[in-house]
Amino acid sequence: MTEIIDGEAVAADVRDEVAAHVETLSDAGVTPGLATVLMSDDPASETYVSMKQRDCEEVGIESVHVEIDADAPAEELYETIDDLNAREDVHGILVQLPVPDHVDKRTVLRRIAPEKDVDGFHPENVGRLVAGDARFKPCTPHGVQKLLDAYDVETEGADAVVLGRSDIVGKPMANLLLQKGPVGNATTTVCHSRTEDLEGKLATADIVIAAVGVPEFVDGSALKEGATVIDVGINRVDADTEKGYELVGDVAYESAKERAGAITPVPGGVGPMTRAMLLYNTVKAAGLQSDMSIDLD
Ligand SMILES: Nc1nc2c(c(=O)[nH]1)N[C@@H](CN(C=O)c1ccc(C(=O)N[C@@H](CCC(=O)O)C(=O)O)cc1)CN2
Repeated sequence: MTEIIDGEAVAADVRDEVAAHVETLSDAGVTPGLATVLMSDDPASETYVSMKQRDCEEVGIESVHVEIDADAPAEELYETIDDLNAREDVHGILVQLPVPDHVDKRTVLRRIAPEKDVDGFHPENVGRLVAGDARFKPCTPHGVQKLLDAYDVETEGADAVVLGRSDIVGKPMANLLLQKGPVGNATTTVCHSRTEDLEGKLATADIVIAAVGVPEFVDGSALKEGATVIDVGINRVDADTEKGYELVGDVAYESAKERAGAITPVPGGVGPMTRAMLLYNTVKAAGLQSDMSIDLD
């Protein structure tokens, strides 16, 4: 029987733990604060940001939201970040990606104070992650680790294939799986658009993490029998539904379910975990900024 990995349920557990930490911090006079910055007209980005604000409210994190016109000069975003860096009530800052083409993403990510970089994308935090001394693990890969742990998926010595080499998911995911320690020690292969013999690599993978952003890129027939499949893709595909689209993963769910030992659905798999780990990073940031250690791991 294929196990369906329930991201909503694991995320709810994380939110409960986060809420308890928020209470501890609040008792000590610190209310964790998260600033979300949206500079985009992309409906998916708008949805994610409003979900993040709702999550904050649920666990008692103060949320500050800044919206910047997508056509505004890039300087407006940079100055907003400077203002948020200076605010004592803001412990975490997240600029929703992607930003418009005229904005330099690298400048944005470097401008956020590393101690408030709850995405873990600042070069200082990337370096710390790679060195095995993470301050903030990027939310999606950290969420995937939590799912693997919650469902007792053995990573030690497993052959893991990460599809995609993005800075948000692929690269940090591979790093985490490689590292010594819990939910690590995997033999990890990162595959991308120039990879040769992708079929061969997938056919022997015990764990497949798909993060390419292409609907149903992986067919079930490509998988090893019993593999664990973590689908990071959340693609909006035109459909005759109320919203005019449906959400489809990077893995063809029905065919993959036939073959996988465990699989995440889309929606309800990795997405809720991305949001839950953002809350966790925010309480961790608030703890670090007030000399109180918060550790969920
Ligand atoms: N600054 C960042 N920008 C982006 C990140 C990120 O980690 N930091 N990741 C992605 C998207 N993302 C986070 O913002 C994200 C994607 C999906 C979900 C989610 O909850 N998905 C739900 C379905 C939601 C829907 O109905 O559309 C699910 O999968 O069940 C949360 C966050 C890009 N940008």
